[in-house]
Amino acid sequence: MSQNKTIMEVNQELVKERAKCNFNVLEVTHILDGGEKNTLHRKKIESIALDEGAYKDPIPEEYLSPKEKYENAVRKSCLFCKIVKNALTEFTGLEHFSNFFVLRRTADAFFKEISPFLLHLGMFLPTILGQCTTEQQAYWLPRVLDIQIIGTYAQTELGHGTFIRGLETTATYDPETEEFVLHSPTLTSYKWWAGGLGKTVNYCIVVAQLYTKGVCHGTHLFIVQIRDEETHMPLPGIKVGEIGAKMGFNTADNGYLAFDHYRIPRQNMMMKNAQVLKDGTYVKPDSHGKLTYGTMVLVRVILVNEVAFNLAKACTIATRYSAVRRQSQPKPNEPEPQILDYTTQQHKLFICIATAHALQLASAWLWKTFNAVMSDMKKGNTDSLPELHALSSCLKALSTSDVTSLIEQCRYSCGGHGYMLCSGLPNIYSFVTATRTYEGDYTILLLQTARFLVKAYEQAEAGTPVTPTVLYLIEFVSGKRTPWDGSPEGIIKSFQEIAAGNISSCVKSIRNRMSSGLSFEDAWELTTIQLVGAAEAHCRAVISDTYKKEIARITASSSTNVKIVMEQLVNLYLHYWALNRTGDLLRYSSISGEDVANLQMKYEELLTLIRPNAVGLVDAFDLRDEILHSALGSYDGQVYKRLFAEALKSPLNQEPVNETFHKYLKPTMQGKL
Ligand SMILES: CCCCCCCCCCCCCCCCCC(=O)SCCNC(=O)CCNC(=O)[C@H](O)C(C)(C)COP(=O)(O)OP(=O)(O)OC[C@H]1O[C@@H](n2cnc3c(N)ncnc32)[C@H](O)[C@@H]1OP(=O)(O)O
Ligand SMILES: Cc1cc2nc3c(=O)[nH]c(=O)nc-3n(C[C@H](O)[C@H](O)[C@H](O)COP(=O)(O)OP(=O)(O)OC[C@H]3O[C@@H](n4cnc5c(N)ncnc54)[C@H](O)[C@@H]3O)c2cc1C
Repeated sequence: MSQNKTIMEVNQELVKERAKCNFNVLEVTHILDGGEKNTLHRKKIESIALDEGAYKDPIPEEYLSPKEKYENAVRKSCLFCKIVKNALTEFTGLEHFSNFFVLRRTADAFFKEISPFLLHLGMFLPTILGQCTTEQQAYWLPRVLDIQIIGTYAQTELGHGTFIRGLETTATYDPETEEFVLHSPTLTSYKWWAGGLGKTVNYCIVVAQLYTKGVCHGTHLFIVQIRDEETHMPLPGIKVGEIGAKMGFNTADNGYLAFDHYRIPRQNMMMKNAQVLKDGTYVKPDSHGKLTYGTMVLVRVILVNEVAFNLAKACTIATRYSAVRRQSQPKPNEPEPQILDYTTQQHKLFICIATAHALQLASAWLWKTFNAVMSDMKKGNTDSLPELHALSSCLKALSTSDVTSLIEQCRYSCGGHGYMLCSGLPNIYSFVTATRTYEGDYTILLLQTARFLVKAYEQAEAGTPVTPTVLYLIEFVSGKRTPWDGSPEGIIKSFQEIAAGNISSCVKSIRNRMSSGLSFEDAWELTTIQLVGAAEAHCRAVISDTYKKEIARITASSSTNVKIVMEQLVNLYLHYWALNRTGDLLRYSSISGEDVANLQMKYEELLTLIRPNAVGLVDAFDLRDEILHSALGSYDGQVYKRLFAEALKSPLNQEPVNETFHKYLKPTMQGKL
C-alpha cells in the first residue's frame, strides 16, 4: 500500500475505518488498473521513479518565484526522463500509448503543477506517430523518443482557437527552392498558448494554411525548428516568448510564436495524408477530410483518463480527511461525529468515487474504440470516424466539466483546510479546469456531437441503420417506450429516452424555425442551447450504460463483497444523475412524483451502505503520498501534524520579526509615517 513521505503512525480514525472495510482493497485496485499485471507494472515504474526521492524539492514549489519555479520544473523534467528512460524506449507505437498513462501519473510526484515537457510527450510525439509517413517517422521518432529534440504543438493563435479553419498563419510552397515559407501576417496570427514553447522547446508542430500554385488548401501540419540546437537562440525569422502568468500551468511556459517569411524544407510537411510534390502539385488525402485533426481526437480520448485520475486524487484526499475530521455535536453528550458521517458530506463525496470509476472505465472503453477505428483506418476504412469524433468530443466535454465541479466539491468538503495549497486540491482544480477549455471548449465539442445526433435521428426516422451508440433512437422514433420501473437498467433506459426526447425536440425546433423562413444555420444557432443539452444527455446515457456493463463484465469473477460494493457505486451514480434530471425524467419518461420520492430514498440508502467502505474505496485507488502532495490526504491521516509542518515551511516563519515592522508598522503605530 501507499508509502509515506515521512513515516508517521497511522491515525486511529483511519485504522478503524480500514478495519471496517468489508471488501478486498487490492482486488479493486486490480480492477481499476485493468488487471493485476498492470498494477505490478505501474508499481514497478512508480518504484523506479520515486523510491530514491528524486522528486523532492529543497524549497516547496509554491514559495519559489515564477522563474525559479520554471527552472526547477525543467530540472526535474530532465531528471524524470532520465529515470524512466527505459520505460520510454520500450514504447514503440500508439498501441503502447497506455504506458504513458502510468508515466503521466508517476510524473505528478515531481510536479505540483505541470512539466514543461507535457506537450512533447502528450502532443508532439503522438502527432508524429499519427501524421507522418513511415520515412518521416524513421527520421523524427528516434530523436523525439530519446529527447534529443524537444517539441510542442502550436495550433491556436491569438485570434483563433476554436475555429481552426480561421487560422491565419500561412505556409506557401516555393518550388524553386523546394521549401515552405511560413509567415504570420497579423498580430492575431501569432501562435499563442503552446505548452513549452516559451523557453523549453527547439521544435514545434505548426498548423498553417497551405498555399501552393496560388491555391489555399486549408490547414496542414509542419515540423518546424525554431531554436538553434546548440545555443537555443531563436533562429532568424522567428519571434518567440512566454505568454505570462496564468491561473495554473505556471511551470509549463506556454508561449507565443511568429514567423517572418521563415523557410523550412518541403519534407517537413507532415505527409501521411495530404502531400505537396516537388513541383508544387497538391495531392489530396484519399479518405476523410479531417484526418489532420487526428491528434486532437487522440488527446480528447486521453483526457477522459486524465481527469478520472485527478478526481481519484481529489476524492482520496477529501475522503481520508473527512474520516479524520470531527465537527459539531448533533446529539447532546455524545462525541463530535466524523464529518464523513454526515449524509450531506457523503452526498458530496461518494459521487466523486463513483464518477472516478465510471470515467476510468469509460476511458478504457473509449481507448479500445479508438484503437479499433485506427486499425480500420489503416485498412482505408473511415466509416466509423464520425462516431468516434462524436463520442470522444462529448466524453471529453462532459468528463472535464463534471470533474471540474466535483473537484471543487471535494475542496468545499474539506472546509478551510481545503483552501490551503498544501491540501493539494487547489493545484488539482487549476489543472483540471483548463481541460474544460483546451483541446476543444466544452460547448464547441458538445455541438459537434449534436451534429452527429441530429443526423442519426434523421437516419432513424428514414429507417436507415444507425451506429451502435445511438440504437436507442430507433425505438424512440417507432414510438416504443419502456415504463419506469426504477431498476438500474430502467434508469439507463430512461436516460436514453431523455437523450432521444431532447434530440427529437431539437429536430422539431430546427424544422419549425426553417419553415418560418429561417436558414438552416440560423435555425441551428437559435437551437444551440437545446442541442448542447441533447448532446449532454446522450453522453450521460453512454457513460451510464458503459459503466454498468463494464463493471458487470469485469467483476464477473470477483469476490462477492467486491461485486456488491462496485454495484452499489454504479447504482449511486445512476440515482444521483436521475435525481439531478427529474425535470427531464418527468418530461420524457413515465416516472411519477411518487417514483421520484422512492428514487431519493434509495439514493440515501445507498449512501448509508457505502459509508463503511468509503476509506477502503479511496485506498483502492492506490495513490502514493508523493503523487497526492496533500497534508489532508496522506495514507497515515496525520492531518494536523502535517498541516503544522507545512505552515512551518512558510518563508514568513523563518524569522521572528519581519523587516516591515521596522519599516512600516512601527512608524505607523507611532504616528511617524
Ligand atoms: C514528463 C510528463 C509525462 C507526460 C505523459 C503524456 C500524457 C498525455 C497527457 C495529455 C495532455 C495534453 C495536454 C494538451 C494541452 C492542450 C493542447 C491544445 O489545446 S491543442 C489545440 C486544440 N484545439 C482544439 O481542440 C480546437 C477545437 N476546434 C476544432 O476541433 C474544430 O475547429 C471544430 C471541430 C470545432 C470545427 O472544425 P471545422 O473544420 O470547422 O469542421 P465543421 O464544424 O465545419 O465540421 C465539418 C465536418 O467535420 C467533422 N469533424 C470535425 N472535427 C473532426 C474530427 N476531429 N474528426 C472527424 N471528423 C471531424 C464534423 O463532424 C463535420 O462532419 P459533418 O457533420 O459535416 O458530417
Ligand atoms: C492551459 C492551456 C493550455 C493550452 N495549450 C495549448 C497548446 O499546447 N497548443 C495549442 O495550440 N493550444 C493550446 N491551448 C489553446 C486551447 O486549445 C484553446 O484555448 C481552446 O481550443 C479554446 O479556444 P479559444 O481560446 O479560441 O476560445 P474561443 O473559441 O474564443 O471561446 C470563447 C467562448 O466562445 C464560445 N464560442 C466560440 N465559438 C463558438 C461557437 N461557434 N458557438 C458557440 N459558442 C462559441 C466558446 O464556447 C467559449 O465559451 C491551451 C489553452 C489553455 C487554457
